[in-house]
Amino acid sequence: MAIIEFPKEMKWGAATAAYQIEGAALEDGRGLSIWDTFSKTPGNVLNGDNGDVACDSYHRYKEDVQIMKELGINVYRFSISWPRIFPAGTGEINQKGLQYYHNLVDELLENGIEPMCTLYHWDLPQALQDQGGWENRKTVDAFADYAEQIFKEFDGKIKKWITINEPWCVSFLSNFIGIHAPGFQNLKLATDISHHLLLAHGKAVARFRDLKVEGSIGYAPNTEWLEPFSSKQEDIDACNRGMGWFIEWFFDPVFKGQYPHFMLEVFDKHGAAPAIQAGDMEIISQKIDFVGINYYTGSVGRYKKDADLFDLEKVDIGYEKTDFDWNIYPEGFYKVLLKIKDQYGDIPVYITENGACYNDEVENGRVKDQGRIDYLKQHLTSLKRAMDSGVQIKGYLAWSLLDNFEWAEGYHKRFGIVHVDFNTLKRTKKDSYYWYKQTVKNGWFDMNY
Ligand SMILES: N=NNCCOCCOc1ccc(-c2cn(C[C@@H]3NC[C@@H](O)[C@H]3O)nn2)cc1
Repeated sequence: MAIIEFPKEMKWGAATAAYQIEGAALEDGRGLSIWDTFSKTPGNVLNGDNGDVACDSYHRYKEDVQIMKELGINVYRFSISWPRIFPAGTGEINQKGLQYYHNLVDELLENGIEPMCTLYHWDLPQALQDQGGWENRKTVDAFADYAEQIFKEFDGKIKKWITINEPWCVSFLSNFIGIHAPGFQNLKLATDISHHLLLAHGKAVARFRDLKVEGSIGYAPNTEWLEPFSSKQEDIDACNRGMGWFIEWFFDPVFKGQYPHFMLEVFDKHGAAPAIQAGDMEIISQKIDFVGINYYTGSVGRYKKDADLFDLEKVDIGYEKTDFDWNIYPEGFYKVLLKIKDQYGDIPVYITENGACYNDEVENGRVKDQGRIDYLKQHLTSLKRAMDSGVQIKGYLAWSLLDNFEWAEGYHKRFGIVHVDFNTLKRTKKDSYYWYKQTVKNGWFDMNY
């Protein structure tokens, strides 16, 4: 027996995001987002997939809530589509958009499931992108106004709020690496956007406090672990720079009120230090109630001059990989959580995303996704190790409830514990759904079963 047991008060949930599951992209007054534009630009998304229909959760949310209820989870993380509320990004409000989210939240509450709402999960209104998007500081204020509208509308119904999901993906993956929307490749643009995202986060938190909204608020940075290939200082330093890109760059401003000097040095060397105005860091660093941590994978890295921005080369040392070709590295999850506790203190933590891509299909009405079960076992064990080390874990939300639109990979990469047939939209609970259901019910699992 190898029992891994969790505290009774721990929250168990699942996570999704608007553009990835809703569909109804042109329905009920929704405005276009940058992902509507990006996905319909040939070559950007595998197989030319887009979010026009997705999982059709806009129409099937009641079915999805019943799937959650049977799963036994007590929290569900979803995101609100900004262009469904403000089709032009600002100005006129789309009442049908608000009504959809009231319907969803009411359905969740009626079924004993707590809503956790992400305000920004990458679907910027295209109208704002046309005015410069996140590079334009006016978008920061537009986000604060959007957030205020949602706070006022749902105060008392929604009590767990996340401002920005994975600001690293929104800034660097989307504006420097360029594989996500809007698809630019400019480091200075990306660092300015990373600053504006943190500013937007801070302004939304300020509105939340001013309005005295009931509940708690945080943000959800994505993390990865980089293990030095050797004990050579150059390997250690290279990995610290690589991790600093995800962790210190997005945590230090919020928790310490300044950017990490070792990262500023790197960006400055490339003429890409962000434009910071007086007062910005005070806005960014006001207190938050929790941090959402997204973790998927880690790698081994070593120093190699000019290998990338950080003179860092990732080394394949033969770890098992998921169908996304990401290392399965649960030790990194444990180490990331300890690093965050050690560097930023005892902030309450929700694991707002953790999961694996396995593309198992339905055979005779069943999806045998043992790889995903093994991944969840290993990473939940790392979570328990972190908890036993003093990390204040408040909840764990699996990514994802449903197979969905995995951005540039389209529908080809499946992260769900529920299979979706994207031709018929039929939902099929995978073996991992039943395993997770039992784990949520028991509050423990046996590594050997
Ligand atoms: N590390 N250096 N990379 C340099 C080269 O990167 C090339 C590719 O990079 C990445 C990095 C990260 C991701 C990613 C995807 N998800 C899953 C989503 N999370 C939010 C939710 O919507 C999920 O769908 N999380 N992260 C993709 C690609």
